[in-house]
Amino acid sequence: MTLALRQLATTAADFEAEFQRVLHWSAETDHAIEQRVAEILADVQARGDAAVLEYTARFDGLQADSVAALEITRDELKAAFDCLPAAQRDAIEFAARRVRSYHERQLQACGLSWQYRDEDGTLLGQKVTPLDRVGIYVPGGKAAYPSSVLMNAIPAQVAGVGEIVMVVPTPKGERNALVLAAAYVAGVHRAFTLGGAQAVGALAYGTATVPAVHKITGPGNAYVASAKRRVFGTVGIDMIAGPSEILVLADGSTPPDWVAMDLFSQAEHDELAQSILLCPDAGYIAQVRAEIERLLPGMPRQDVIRASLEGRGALIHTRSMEEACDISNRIAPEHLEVSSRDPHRWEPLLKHAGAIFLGAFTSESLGDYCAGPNHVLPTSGTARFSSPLGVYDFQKRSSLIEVSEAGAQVLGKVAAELAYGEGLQAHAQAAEFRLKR
Ligand SMILES: NC(=O)c1ccc[n+]([C@@H]2O[C@H](COP(=O)([O-])OP(=O)(O)OC[C@H]3O[C@@H](n4cnc5c(N)ncnc54)[C@H](O)[C@@H]3O)[C@@H](O)[C@H]2O)c1
Ligand SMILES: N[C@H](CO)Cc1c[nH]c[nH+]1
Ligand SMILES: [Zn+2]
Repeated sequence: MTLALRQLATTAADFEAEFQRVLHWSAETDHAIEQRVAEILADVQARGDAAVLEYTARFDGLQADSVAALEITRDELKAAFDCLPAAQRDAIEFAARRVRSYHERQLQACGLSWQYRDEDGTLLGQKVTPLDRVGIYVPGGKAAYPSSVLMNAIPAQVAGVGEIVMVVPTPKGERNALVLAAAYVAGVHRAFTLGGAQAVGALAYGTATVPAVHKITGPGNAYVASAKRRVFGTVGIDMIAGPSEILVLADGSTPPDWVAMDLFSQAEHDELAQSILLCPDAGYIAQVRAEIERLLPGMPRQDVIRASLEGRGALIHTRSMEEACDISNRIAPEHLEVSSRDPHRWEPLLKHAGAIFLGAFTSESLGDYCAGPNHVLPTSGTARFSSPLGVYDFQKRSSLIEVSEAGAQVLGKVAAELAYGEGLQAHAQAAEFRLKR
């Protein structure tokens, strides 16, 4: 069966309209989901553990007498790790080491306190402190994601978070050994087999058994996304991560089957995932298309890949690589592969993307697992204004000010002047009382 994969050319008269159709898919608010999530959250807030147990039985098919019975102990996490085949243990530890080392550098580069003294000896600075307790949501409804455990828990651990509480749904009670093992390696303190809006509600409001956290991070389906949006304010959240996206910007020098498989790699996540190729070489686009047709029937998740490519994918023939960079900036994809012989020529032109993968050997999937940078990234064009999950998401900043006596003379006059201008006499006099008379 041929694939109804959109092919667009930027020279075509109707390009802009077609392009908008590709772009302007949005996660339309599904009112049924919104309503259900609002009800679940209100119920969890009101009835705590009892509500959490009922929803876990209803949506995950997991019956338990108490929420305490859904907690996985550190000993169980360790046992899961110890029982893994050596190759899987080594892979988790290798990935964890690289993710940790990347985030440790991030901490050094932008996560430390700093201060200085001005010419009057006044001390000014920023004090960075880790969050006391965070909740990490690890998706588990349709597939298990041990890599997402590492990507959430390790930056939290590197930031120095006091307590990391993981929730992961286990449909019908089936626990994934790799998820548990990753939680052990990544230093998760407490773990519960809970998912969906009820897990988000339990973390946000706290129950008799699940501790209330200060921030919830991690990806999830529409129920999780809606719940995170609703509890924002009561707790912090990292972002609302939508379906996965990949945009490959190709100059035609990478083997076309590599590019075809990279497009599949994100399409296989979800029917709503988006895979786009931008290339100035029409002949190369035809080769990639042929590889897509050839490889698709051999893919276990070919139905999902097909739905994603047909619904949201596109192969776009641009006039030049420069134009491809412009279009990529408009899309602001979650993952951007610069599949070029000369990636550093194009990188300076690329402004908006969650993660930029340079060169033919940098398959996006390496970033999903073990390159080191975080795989929780802004989607749906939000890379225009937001960043990957990082150590900074698990920290907060306080300003530090220590005014010297000399500084109080200078600042006091200015502050009083401005305070009288605002009609705030107490502010003005608090500054003036410290002036030498
Ligand atoms: N951006 C990333 O880094 C990243 C990483 C991994 C996964 N993901 C994405 O996360 C998502 C995971 O989704 P998932 O469904 O597999 O797992 P999930 O854990 O997000 O959702 C499962 C939960 O959804 C709830 N739910 C399901 N049907 C419901 C219903 N009818 N009513 C109320 N609640 C219901 C249940 O409580 C269940 O526990 C996928 O879209 C995947 O692509 C993203
Ligand atoms: N590509 C996903 C983020 O968009 C992350 C992931 C986990 N496992 C495989 N991939
Ligand atoms: Zn992926």
